[in-house]
Amino acid sequence: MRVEDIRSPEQIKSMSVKELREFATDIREFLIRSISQTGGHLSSNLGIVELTLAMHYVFDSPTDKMIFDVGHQSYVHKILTGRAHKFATLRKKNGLSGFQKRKESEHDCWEAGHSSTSLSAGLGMAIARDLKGEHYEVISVIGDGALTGGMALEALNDIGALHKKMIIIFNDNAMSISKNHGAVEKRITNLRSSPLYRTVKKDVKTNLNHSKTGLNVLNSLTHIRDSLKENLVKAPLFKEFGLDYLGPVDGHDIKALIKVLETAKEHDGPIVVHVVTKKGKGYPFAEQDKLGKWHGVSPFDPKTGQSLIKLCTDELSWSEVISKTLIRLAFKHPEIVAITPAMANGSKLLEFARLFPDRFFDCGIAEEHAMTMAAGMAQGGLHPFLSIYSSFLQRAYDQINHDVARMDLPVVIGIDRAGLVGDDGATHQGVFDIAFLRSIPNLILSQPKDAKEAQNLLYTAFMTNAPFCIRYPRGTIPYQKNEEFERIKIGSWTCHIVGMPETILITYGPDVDRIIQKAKENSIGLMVVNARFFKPLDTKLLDTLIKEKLPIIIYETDIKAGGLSSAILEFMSKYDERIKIIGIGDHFVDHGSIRILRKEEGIDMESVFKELEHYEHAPRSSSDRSL
Ligand SMILES: Cc1ncc(C[n+]2csc(CCOP(=O)(O)OP(=O)(O)O)c2C)c(N)n1
Ligand SMILES: CC(=O)[C@@H](O)[C@H](O)COP(=O)(O)O
Ligand SMILES: [Mg+2]
Repeated sequence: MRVEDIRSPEQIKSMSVKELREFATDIREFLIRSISQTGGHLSSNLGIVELTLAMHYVFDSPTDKMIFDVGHQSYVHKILTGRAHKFATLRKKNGLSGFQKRKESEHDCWEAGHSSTSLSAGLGMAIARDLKGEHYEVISVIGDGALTGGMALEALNDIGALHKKMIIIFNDNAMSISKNHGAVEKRITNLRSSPLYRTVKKDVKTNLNHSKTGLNVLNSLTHIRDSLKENLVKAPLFKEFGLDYLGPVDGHDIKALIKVLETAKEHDGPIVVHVVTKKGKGYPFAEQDKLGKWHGVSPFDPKTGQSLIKLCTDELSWSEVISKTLIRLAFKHPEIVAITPAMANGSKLLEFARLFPDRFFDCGIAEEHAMTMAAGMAQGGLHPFLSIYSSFLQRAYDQINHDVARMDLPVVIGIDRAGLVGDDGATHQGVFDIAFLRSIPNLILSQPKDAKEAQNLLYTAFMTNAPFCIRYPRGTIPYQKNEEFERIKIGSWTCHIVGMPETILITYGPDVDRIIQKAKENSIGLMVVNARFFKPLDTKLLDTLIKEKLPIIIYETDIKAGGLSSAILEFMSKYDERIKIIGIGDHFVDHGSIRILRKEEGIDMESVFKELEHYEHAPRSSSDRSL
């Protein structure tokens, strides 16, 4: 059967192990051919081909629920559930999503994009199933990278306590996007190589090899099960959470996988199946990659592995501009350190890591921890740079508020992939950070319009003793190294006049120069304001602009609600006497009785009625009276 022709997972259930192996080879060829044309997540999918085949062979989707953590490795699941013929549309408008997507297929019971949600989601479904008296399997597939995320560890804690029947397939390829880090990884390494488990593995293999093919595998597994059961309690890491464990199993041996999954299916309560896979399996460039360059790829030539996207030679990605500048500053300032929550390659921090190995920290997929650790480093006298994608920063909202901003600690936060990111879709669009950060006291929140301003803003951030966020988008910009750094006045905007302005346009980021250019080309009189700080605003300039009595357009490339326009409109309300906003100002509120605090903050009844008194004596317009 051609990969493109598969319409249902039922079609693989009649295949022999030999046919499944051949089909795995076809799927790999299909993935390489297809992703080389569209771009997408290559390595993780190449690594999970046999495992996904075995899952669909043993379980019955969509009745049984399959949850792929992050979802970037769900391409084979998509193929087996009848979506191969749509792969040319992968990550394109109205095409296939790069992750599991409920509206795409009944086989996608869950959606993600952010890491480490699969165990909580699986437990939730298992609870729902049991309370409703229903019968199906819940299978969460989680990678060793995703297992470093706090949510996954929180879920294990609860799964061990509630003891619901669910299967956790631990897809262990010793890689996050790049090499996996942390104590969990070390513990797994021990687990993989422990003599006990090697013996069990050999035992499993020997027995499986002697057993018959087909579904009647359980009898032949009795010996293995007994030997595994003896060792279940001794499996480190998972044992601590009270979870039973099977493995490790060779994740490219379909026969062994089918049998171990059959065993797990029979098991009562939660069980971990440890599957060892090779990221990038079957494509040498991807297999050898330790830096994560083949994790997510743009279109490439499958023969040479060369990218088909040609970059302008004088352009660099925004991340590279920031990291080059960081390196320059780090040479002069030994207190500068860099942190990434598992995104060293995407954030372009590999060169920093090479130059300053002792000052570089990849803390795993742990945005919350990364933020609080940065706060601790700042408290200890370092000046950390935490690079974090805008959408993943959502995870660290409490930490940026509670630990960094509240203590007013000098952490520089590089908010990468700010704005629309395109291909990855709804889970990854970095469009909320202005709105969710703007309300946090003490934070400085900025975005450069070009590479020159990016370098100066980063310099300014390190010259400032306060939490300082610089956001920058995906994509590239013309780059020239600034010979000298210039310190930018915090909260200052710039104005650019084209012709005789008839309108004021306030915007930010790379669109500032694009607008100026287009206005010039079309001889449009315009005052373009580069609002390079969202917090604090340039209130002096705003006062001047408002007096110009020209129409004002606020052009945002992020979510409108709560963003720059909200900030400006809040400020402008002071020009309309009929509107008075009462609320807590831009600061943290210390302890005290609620009564005293409300009085101090001007949010008690007395303050409200004082305002009303003021309005009672104010002259009213006729339109007011008609109300
Ligand atoms: C909260 C969050 N942080 C970071 C990422 C980026 N990210 C996507 S996949 C991935 C690595 C996952 O590693 P693993 O779970 O081992 O899967 P593998 O790719 O090795 O199969 C990372 C860091 C993310 N999706 N979500
Ligand atoms: C699945 C995931 O979260 C990452 O792999 C993400 O797709 C990386 O995005 P960039 O390609 O912008 O680095
Ligand atoms: Mg992994």
